[in-house]
Amino acid sequence: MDGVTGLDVHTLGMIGLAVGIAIALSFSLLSLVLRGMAALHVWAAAFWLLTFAGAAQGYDENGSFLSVIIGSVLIALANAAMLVGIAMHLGHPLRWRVPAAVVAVFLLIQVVFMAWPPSQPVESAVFGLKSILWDSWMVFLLLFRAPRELRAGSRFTAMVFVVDSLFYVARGLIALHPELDSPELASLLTTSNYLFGILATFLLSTGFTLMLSQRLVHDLRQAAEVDGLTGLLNRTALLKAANPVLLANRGHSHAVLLFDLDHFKAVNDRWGHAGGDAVLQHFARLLRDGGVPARALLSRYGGEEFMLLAPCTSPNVAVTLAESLRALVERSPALYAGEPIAFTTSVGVATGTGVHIQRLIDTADAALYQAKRTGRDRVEAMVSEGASEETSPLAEAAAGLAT
Ligand SMILES: Nc1nc2c(ncn2[C@@H]2O[C@H](COP(=O)(O)OP(=O)(O)OP(=O)(O)O)[C@@H](O)[C@H]2O)c(=O)[nH]1
Repeated sequence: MDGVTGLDVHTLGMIGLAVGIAIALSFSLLSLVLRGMAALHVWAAAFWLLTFAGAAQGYDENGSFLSVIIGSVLIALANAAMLVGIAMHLGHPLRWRVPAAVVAVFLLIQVVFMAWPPSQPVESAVFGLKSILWDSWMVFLLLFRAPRELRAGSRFTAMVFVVDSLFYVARGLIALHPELDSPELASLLTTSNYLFGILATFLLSTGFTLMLSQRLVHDLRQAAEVDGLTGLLNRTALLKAANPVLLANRGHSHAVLLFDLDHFKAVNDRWGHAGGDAVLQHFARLLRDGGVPARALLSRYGGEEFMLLAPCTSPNVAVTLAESLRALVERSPALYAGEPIAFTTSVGVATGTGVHIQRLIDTADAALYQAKRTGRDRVEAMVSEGASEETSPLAEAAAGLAT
């Protein structure tokens, strides 16, 4: 029995094994459901390796050559798998070669230590350093390579690795002071090793789960709000984003520019659907890079129709912007299968102060119709007049449109 916890090492080992199996099993089941997440498969494998390592070491407490080597190999592979999984998840894939080389070096050291046992402080320092190396590598990736949308989960996971490193530093420092050696301290260290191992594994699984959840939420939001072909906002997302912008700038003149590619059906007929898609992507890039104001919201409004909402924009500035974008499109053919596809766009511009977003869009649509009717590849502008924002909130109009 251990004096601190009242639990003996066998019981702690069994608890550790049960927790390890539960975590590894839940990650394996999750990876069956979330098939597209490659990192999840690697992490599931890492947790199984950790669990088997614990079982191998616990099975043979006296540390025979085979159990020590097997245990070390499994732990080293688990560390490598966690690292590679983290790198994959953060979008900075690592070659297995690099962590595999680190695993090989430490295994070699382990074999040397078994043949020529070093002093206790040297052994503790080397194995402490090994753990700190893996932990620091993972902390570096988690803190400095995580994209913004994955930062919270990555920081939590990094914190677990930092605490893990601190634990090894503390153990190393104790080992460097043989005067502290006593049966009570040895028993306390063994117990804390088990308890800390169980806690760290559990917290790591929580960190990885957080990172996976953040990735899922981000991907779902992207799918719901971003047009897959052009990467621009879709219509619903634009209307949702427009509300706060327009409400925050009541009393200013706002502009809506509605673009519709001319004779786009002919582009599809001549170049096929893939050629048409390439033109749509090229057009989106031209709009994005064509000098639209920083606060403007750009969206693919429908098939070959795009909308730009420019807050706080006067009629003159709106028409100048529309004309410069139209001219840019006219002189910038898309490239498809090595050949240029020339195309043009008509633009309807609506400006208004204190007007519903819906009314602005309707007016821009009328102006666009006019541009099409009068020859295409041109800009038509109209001033929008309508019910004030006070009588019928923008939110209402946008919500109605979004449905
Ligand atoms: N390649 C491709 N074509 C699309 C997509 N969405 C809509 N279209 C095509 O866009 C074309 C729109 O044709 P129309 O509405 O007749 O308009 P248009 O040929 O551009 O003629 P005008 O607008 O009057 O100048 C149709 O052929 C649609 O199939 C898309 O995502 N990819």
